[in-house]
Amino acid sequence: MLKQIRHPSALNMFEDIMNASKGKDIVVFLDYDGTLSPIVEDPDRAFMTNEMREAVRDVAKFFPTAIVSGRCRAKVYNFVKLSELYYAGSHGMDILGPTKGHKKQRKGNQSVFCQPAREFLPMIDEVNKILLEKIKFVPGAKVENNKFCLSVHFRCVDEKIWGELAEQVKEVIKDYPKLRLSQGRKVLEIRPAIKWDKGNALEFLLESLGYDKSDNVLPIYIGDDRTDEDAFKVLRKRGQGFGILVSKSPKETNASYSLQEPSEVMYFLKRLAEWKKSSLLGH
Ligand SMILES: O=P(O)(O)OC[C@H]1O[C@H](O[C@H]2O[C@H](CO)[C@@H](O)[C@H](O)[C@H]2O)[C@H](O)[C@@H](O)[C@@H]1O
Repeated sequence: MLKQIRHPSALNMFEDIMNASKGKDIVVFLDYDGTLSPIVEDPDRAFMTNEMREAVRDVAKFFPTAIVSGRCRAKVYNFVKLSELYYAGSHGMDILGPTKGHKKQRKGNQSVFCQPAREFLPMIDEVNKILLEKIKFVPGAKVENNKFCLSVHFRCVDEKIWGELAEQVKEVIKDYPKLRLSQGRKVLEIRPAIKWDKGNALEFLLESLGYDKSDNVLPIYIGDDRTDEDAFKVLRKRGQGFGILVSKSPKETNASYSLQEPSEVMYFLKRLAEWKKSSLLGH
């Protein structure tokens, strides 16, 4: 059973994590919102700092690195702007390999691409239009089209009408039994009811990198949201690598470690790149 405990800090446990990686290849998975960028009111302005971008760039020089986000792939790419990374947008339902670098590490050098929910595109577009119409009179509400899923934001909606807004969204979704509704950080997420989540994306990427049956890999997945728990669970089940939850307060989680906020994520990434640099120099 999961317990609400403060998980040890990944920074305090850094040496232990690195010791566990001996003889193994590290692969890094990073959520975007709340992990690489702070949570802000306007989803279109959730920028990451240049310093964070440099930290991610450095990590990707040494380890295959993937961004796994609820946002659509194009949008998260526009925030991160690093072509050497793997991107899994729409909660892992839209995966594309790097356009530069890391190609050699891929099995058979084939390109990495996966869109398991393609058939849902017309339905998502239709629901997007209905929701835009429906919520246009709800002050502060915003619908974000994430290609294979939709986000209905209520961070800027008066708390008194959160329930009413949720009812309106449920009313729309009830006509679409092939879609499901979940809740993130002040956002209602609508997505195809298929068995594909961030955990499947993680497994797909490990397989694409040639690590499906391999013991010599240490995946590190850093994320802050409920949807990241699917990936933490996969790591626990595989008995491989570590999930790191970004949270200031103790939460029920399948992660092994925690970091408090994006600035700590950045520090962890910098240490990871530094550690690899010095181990290559034989220090
Ligand atoms: O998987 P993620 O990369 O964490 O994406 C999850 C959702 O993140 C974004 O919304 C969240 O961040 C916004 C900006 O800080 C904030 O305004 C909002 O309240 C949060 O829920 C994104 O806009 C969504 O589309 C993603 O699904």
